[in-house]
Amino acid sequence: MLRLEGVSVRFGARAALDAVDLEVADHETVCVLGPSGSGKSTLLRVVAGLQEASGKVFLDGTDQSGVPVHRRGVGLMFQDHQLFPQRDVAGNVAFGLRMRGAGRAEQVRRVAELLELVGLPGAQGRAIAALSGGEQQRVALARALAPQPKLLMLDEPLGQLDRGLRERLVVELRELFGQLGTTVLAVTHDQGEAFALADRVVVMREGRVAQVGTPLEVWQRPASEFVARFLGFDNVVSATVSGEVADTPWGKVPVVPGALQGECRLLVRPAGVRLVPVDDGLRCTVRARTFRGHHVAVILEPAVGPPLEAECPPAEAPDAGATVGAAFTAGDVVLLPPEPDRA
Ligand SMILES: Nc1ncnc2c1ncn2[C@@H]1O[C@H](COP(=O)(O)OP(=O)(O)OP(=O)(O)O)[C@@H](O)[C@H]1O
Repeated sequence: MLRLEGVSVRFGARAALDAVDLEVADHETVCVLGPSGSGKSTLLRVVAGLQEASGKVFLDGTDQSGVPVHRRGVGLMFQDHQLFPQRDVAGNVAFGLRMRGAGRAEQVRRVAELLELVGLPGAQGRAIAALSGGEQQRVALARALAPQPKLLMLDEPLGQLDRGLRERLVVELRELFGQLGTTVLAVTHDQGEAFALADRVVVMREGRVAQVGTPLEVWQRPASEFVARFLGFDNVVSATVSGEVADTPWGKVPVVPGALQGECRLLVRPAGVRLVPVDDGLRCTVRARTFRGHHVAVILEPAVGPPLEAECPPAEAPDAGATVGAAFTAGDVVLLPPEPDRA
């Protein structure tokens, strides 16, 4: 459905996008994830035709060079909704249909259908200002879907909503896109949102693609230290692997059979740090605990090496100040390639 080949955008000396290749299949939801300034919005703007770029953009196999925004058949929904405050809900949802020259009866029918779809049946006559943030988000979505775009693009679609609402809407959006068979390219800096919504995620770093994969692949096997840290994994140290053991500042850490040998960076996911009796592991003092719902994140200060985060069931989390042992599970140890020189 969408293919980018060597797309670059420069603002002065700075590359906002640097030779980006990307494919989005029909009916697929792809989320672009990355820190602020990594080029996510620029990528969407290039696909929409709002930003000049070198390289090629193909939609449905057709080169989009010189094709203006309104002929690309893409739907756009931005963070701040950009609804027309002076029009009612129906007037907003019908906007793209009017632009396409749809007749009055078709507009009325489609608006009713779409409002039903996004969970706002009968809201046609309501004023935009009288809607909650979540309701406005639904109206913006209905408006973007109304012209049946080939590709729907969402820029921080749930950005301003509170967490509970976001979590609910992510589930609804995923169901809705599945039901409609919509192809979606979404941008977010929130990894939870991206992982819940996407079939595949693209992690961006300084205008380049740092990793592409299913949420599970990226979560289980971050391709680099950058991706690992972006996902919130901070248990990363230098290591030397020999056989099924890595030598690290925390002592010996087991690795899976067949692991690459020699020097590397090594990540232990917090789930792979087990708390054991002091004499059975690396001696640590519990520095802090943070309740995360289904688990507690425990920050340990080891006798040797940098701080270590462990994940514990709430009932088993030790108190701050306690002395515990830490042991490592090979299945949660990830060997990361050395960071490429980006100078
Ligand atoms: N019109 C512009 N003129 C100059 N520089 C720009 C322009 N638009 C974007 N940039 C720069 O390009 C880089 C990428 O910006 P972009 O908005 O794509 O990042 P982003 O990943 O979407 O960030 P955020 O998450 O903060 O929205 C940034 O360094 C930004 O400052």
